[in-house]
Amino acid sequence: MDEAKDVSSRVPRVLAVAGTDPTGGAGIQADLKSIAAHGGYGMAVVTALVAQNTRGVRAVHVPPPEFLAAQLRAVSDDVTIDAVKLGMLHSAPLVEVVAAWLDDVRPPVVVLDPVLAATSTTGPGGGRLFDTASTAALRAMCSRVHLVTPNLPELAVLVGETEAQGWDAAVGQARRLAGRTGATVLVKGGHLGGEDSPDAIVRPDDAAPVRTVPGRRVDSTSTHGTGCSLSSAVATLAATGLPWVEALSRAKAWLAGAIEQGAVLDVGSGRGPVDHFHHLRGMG
Ligand SMILES: Nc1ncnc2c1ncn2[C@@H]1O[C@H](COP(=O)(O)OP(=O)(O)O)[C@@H](O)[C@H]1O
Ligand SMILES: Cc1ncc(COP(=O)(O)O)c(N)n1
Repeated sequence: MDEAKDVSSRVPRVLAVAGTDPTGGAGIQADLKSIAAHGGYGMAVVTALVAQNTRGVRAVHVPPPEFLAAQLRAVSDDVTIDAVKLGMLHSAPLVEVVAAWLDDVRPPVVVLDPVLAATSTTGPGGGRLFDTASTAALRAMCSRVHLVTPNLPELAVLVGETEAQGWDAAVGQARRLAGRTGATVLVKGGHLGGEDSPDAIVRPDDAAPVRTVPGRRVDSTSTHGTGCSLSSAVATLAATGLPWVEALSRAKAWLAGAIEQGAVLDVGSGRGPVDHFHHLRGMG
């Protein structure tokens, strides 16, 4: 399809497939804001309804897998999709529905944020958003996507190792994940302590250099939904034709400003949301 090849001259149509956050800071609400903040047209297929706020996860309601399939089909039967961002997939039956749909539709850009838990919050089950018995299905999903964006705990689960304690160890795990799955890995350093918050693009090809994008750590509690927002931004920028490293550099600079300005929103008493539209307020 020629139309799908060159998207740089028009607004990318980006589909988020994820769970909800009724306070608007994480999940599919954050995805839509991030897609819009990067000039995309956002669409949303909901995998699970999550009763959560800036303090924690209270309950999760999952519609039947057939209903997820119906939502996906309703979008792809009507709209040419330029990029897909996958977030909370909850458990193997939902992962399998998404996998079958991807095999059929083959969107040109697919980014997987392998969400396991609401890491910035706590709650019953530690804010768990993915069934621990379904890890094999999530690993298999990595082989179906172009980019996987794990934080350090997610990366450890995906490679079946203990959590990396430093950046070099994290990059080593990302290399193993990329090698095993064939996907490019965007490894995120937000969970490392210290002054820096680096991210890197690690390609499955052993000979390809690791491209680290350095970043300064912003001293802020407005970090709810950072992973969702970053992966949606990268998916949207990639759909305009930008290579991964360039998309990550731009998204990361934008996210640092969004974290820095998050407190201005004054939303909730826990870890608050980032300000996706800080650049429109003349504050960034
Ligand atoms: N305090 C911070 N200052 C600057 N960037 C941050 C901060 N916390 C997280 N990030 C960035 O936000 C993105 C999400 O990172 P991370 O927290 O590791 O993932 P997740 O939100 O999935 O747990 C990454 O680009 C990371 O570098
Ligand atoms: C539905 C949903 N998906 C993902 C997250 C991760 O958010 P965080 O970046 O705060 O860990 C979340 N809290 N809720």
